Amino acid sequence: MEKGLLYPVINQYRADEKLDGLWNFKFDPAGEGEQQGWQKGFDNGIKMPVPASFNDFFTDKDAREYTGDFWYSRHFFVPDYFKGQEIQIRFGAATHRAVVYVNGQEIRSHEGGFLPFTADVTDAVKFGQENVVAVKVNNELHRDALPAGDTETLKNGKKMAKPFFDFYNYSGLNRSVHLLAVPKKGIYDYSTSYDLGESKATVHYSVRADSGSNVKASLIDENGQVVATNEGKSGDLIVTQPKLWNVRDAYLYTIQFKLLDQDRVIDEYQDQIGLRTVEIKGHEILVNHKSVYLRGFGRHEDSIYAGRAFDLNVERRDMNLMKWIGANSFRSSHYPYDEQVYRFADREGILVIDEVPAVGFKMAAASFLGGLDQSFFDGDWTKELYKKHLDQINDMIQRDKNHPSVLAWSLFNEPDTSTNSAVPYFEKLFAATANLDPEKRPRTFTLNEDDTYEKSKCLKFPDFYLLNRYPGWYHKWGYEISDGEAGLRAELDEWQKSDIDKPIVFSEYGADTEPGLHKLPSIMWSEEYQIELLEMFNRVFDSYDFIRGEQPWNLADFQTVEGNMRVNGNKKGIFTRDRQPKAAAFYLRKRWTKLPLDY
Ligand SMILES: CCCN1C[C@@H](O)[C@H](O)[C@@H](C(=O)O)C1
Repeated sequence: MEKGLLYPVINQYRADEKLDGLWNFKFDPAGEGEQQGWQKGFDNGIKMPVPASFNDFFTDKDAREYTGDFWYSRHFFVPDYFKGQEIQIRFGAATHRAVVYVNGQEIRSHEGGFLPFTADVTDAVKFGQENVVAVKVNNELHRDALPAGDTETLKNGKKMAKPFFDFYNYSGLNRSVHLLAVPKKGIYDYSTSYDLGESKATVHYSVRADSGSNVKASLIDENGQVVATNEGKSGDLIVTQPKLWNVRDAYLYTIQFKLLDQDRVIDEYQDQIGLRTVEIKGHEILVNHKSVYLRGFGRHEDSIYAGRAFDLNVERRDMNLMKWIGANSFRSSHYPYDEQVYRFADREGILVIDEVPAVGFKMAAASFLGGLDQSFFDGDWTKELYKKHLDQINDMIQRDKNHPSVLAWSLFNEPDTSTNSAVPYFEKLFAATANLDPEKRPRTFTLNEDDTYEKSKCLKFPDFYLLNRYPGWYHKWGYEISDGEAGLRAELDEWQKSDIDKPIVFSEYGADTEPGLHKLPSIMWSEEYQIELLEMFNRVFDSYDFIRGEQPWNLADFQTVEGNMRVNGNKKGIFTRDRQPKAAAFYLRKRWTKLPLDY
């Protein structure tokens, strides 16, 4: 668990210099890096862009598919005037694990390829001089790690990733790297929660900072006017006539904390927040006590060239596509996205179901690759897996808890929930995560086709249900789709007859579609069939009032491992991988823009 994951800011107490750009890069298949002294830095090697996944830059298959250790290194200057500050190197993500060295000294290691971590390099850097950072990264997949998979060694001795999930194992320093100088006794974290009254809103805040200091908190509106202040490390900021953060109608306040030692300001942190509440009531999802019907997508951080790296240009386009089509939400399938994505969503009023990379926790998923027939939760890997799982939920909630866009936390994607061993694992995890979020937002996970109302043993845990269902594609496809609809309705009738009074959101359904393939009458893979499948699901959604959301899979086509079921990746996108519309995009836009934006 990280000490603090505050997003970097610049002010008169805090400096932030990005270390993005070309780093030196080397594969280390023989595991000889330390013995060769690479931890002291190296100037030879491939010039590798950061942030980026390394995979798609290469023209040879061994390099693209490389699995194992690989190294990054670059020089960086630490100015003399940073002296007295805590010097940190903050990695937005190193996929999937990393060891950080500065000037040859090992600083720390980190596990988890989709969340930030900070290396305190204060005692290792030379002030007023050039320094060198080296990072050993490893992208192997294991059953006791997130996301789950295996790593096999081929007969030629090369390692190969065998994911239990359907996205390419893009690896590297996928997000920005920052050199930070912050007060040694400063602000480590803050959190907020909200109460809305008739004509006022209360921001309950709490600041984690060095003992012996005090805090002056202010709330500033979009015109730069201070609308509320309070003294104390925790307390309330009360806003009269507040402008609430609403779905697709965002209003952001700046919250500012000044840390005082006696009456001297020693640190300052500012961030943008939105005044809103989230709750589940019966079959309804409520934002600011108003029912919301989620419409949007499962997504991936995925684009041509840089793979899983965050790309501001792609995110700007994706946000515009979601607004154009009438969406109001997305799920960060199947891992926490770059922090800038949530800042975009905060500004655009888009709701996010934030998902930890607990994907592939199901032997059926592994059986894509000849998996076992046992429960995923009674393997010799389960104990270690649980520790990493809880750690990454901790960090995801610690990192993303102050975003108004975050609606809920998804703790798994399609885990095994129908075996006896699943229950104690879920029991322990839901108990351990109950109080991590000061706002107590709903916690959920997606249910695979096999985990129906009758079969799943874990339906008591989630605050609402996310259903992934694929009639019309993985079964009852093509001309049989009418049987697919009948089966889906039969399952939902079971849910309806049950005493379950929680909302259901359809978080995955769809058809692989080759853009430009047209057929009358339709056939699978044609643009016409993708629309017919969506029409079938929408007919079903419109028949059950406890269905409170529709998020087809996927916003855009994305890269996966190669295989006889993938044509250069997954083609279930409503948009192509270069973000152009398939015919289904116009169909969904017609359906969704009929609804009020904030409904
Ligand atoms: C059947 C597993 C559920 N779902 C997971 C998602 O990651 C895949 O891309 C999607 C698909 O197969 O298109 C299926």
